Amino acid sequence: AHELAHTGLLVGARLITLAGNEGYGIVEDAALGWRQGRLDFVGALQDVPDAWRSERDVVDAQGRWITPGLIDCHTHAVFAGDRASEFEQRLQGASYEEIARAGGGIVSSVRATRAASEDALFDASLPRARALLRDGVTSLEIKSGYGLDFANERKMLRVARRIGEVLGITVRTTFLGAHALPPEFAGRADDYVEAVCEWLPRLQEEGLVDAVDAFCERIGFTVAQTRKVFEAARALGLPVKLHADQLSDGGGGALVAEFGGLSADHVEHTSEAGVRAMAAAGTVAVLLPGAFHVLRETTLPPLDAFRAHGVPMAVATDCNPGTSPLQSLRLAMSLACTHFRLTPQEALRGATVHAARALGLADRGRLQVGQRADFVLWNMAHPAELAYWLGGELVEAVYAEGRRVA
Ligand SMILES: O=C(O)CC[C@@H]1NC(=O)NC1=O
Ligand SMILES: [Fe+3]
Repeated sequence: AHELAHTGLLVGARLITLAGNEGYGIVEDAALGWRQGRLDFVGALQDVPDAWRSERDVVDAQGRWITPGLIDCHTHAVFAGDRASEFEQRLQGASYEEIARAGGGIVSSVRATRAASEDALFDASLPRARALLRDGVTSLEIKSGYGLDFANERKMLRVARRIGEVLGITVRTTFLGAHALPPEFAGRADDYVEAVCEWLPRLQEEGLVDAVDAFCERIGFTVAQTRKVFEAARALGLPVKLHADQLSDGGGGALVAEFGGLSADHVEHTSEAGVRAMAAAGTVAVLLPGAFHVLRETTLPPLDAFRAHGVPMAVATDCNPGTSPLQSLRLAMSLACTHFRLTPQEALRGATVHAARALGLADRGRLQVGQRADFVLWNMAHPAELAYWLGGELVEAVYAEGRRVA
């Protein structure tokens, strides 16, 4: 009965619906019904319409907690090689910026990713996406940004699409050509940005781009260069997001807001003015505590300002080989609580409702009629355990569009 088709009924559940703007939205002794992969009943078992009584595909959750499928709205999960040696260097005192300026960092992952065939890149990346899925993720954003030329950026985005097809989950792709300056453009950042803007329509033409991102930072691209990339995205009707104010206040938060962007990510150094601009534009703050933790950062994002101005806070893994080799969204939730003092409920909303908004997806993130039947059965006694346990096997089963995928 577990291998459900797109239509089915789940009973004996304790639902964490995340209805409304706060609270867990708990429904005890509950049921979920779905048809063609969309929820069309969410509520108490006693209220299940008679039409469902004859349903054959029924799963008994045996009193388990059910949440919406988790949504990881910021990952660089497609790459070749690893940067474990840099991890050792940093433990001996080298800074992330020093390593980048010495030719390591992102560019070293670029060399490995360029050298990998599309199949080898897929084989190297699939296990990371599968680890996230097995920990409850049913929607995953994957960025390019380790190719840094047309053919290799295209290769990365094709691999990202293939991962979603193979795992049966949603993959949203983000073009991050403006991630770092490749060696062949050394000293010619403006020329490189021109090239990035030329690749974008060709990649969109192949259906490979859902959003556009850039790394706006001292060791990345300037506001002016980022603006050029955003203008190219806007001309194609593509939404934007940004690696913003991660290591310094570069005005990234305000820049994304100016373009009505989906999200500003990292945002450790975003100013009060940037927060206000994000609030006015409805831009989501994506918190990436994995990078904060691994880089041993000390400047917290402006959490009280986000709360005071009503800026939704998402939580994501930033799964990448350099600053956040993190393959569990639940662990990111735990780090968001411990380092950033989010409540477990805020962390769960950050990995569902607000993460959906950071991806511009209105059809998921809550257990609500009309939304995708993406949900997870958890082995736990209290919802706070989702952020409480560091690791562990909490997942009983994962469903995407009503079909079991893990
Ligand atoms: O180090 C890497 O490979 C990516 C790091 C990642 N990219 C970025 O712009 N900021 C980050 O933390
Ligand atoms: Fe990132």
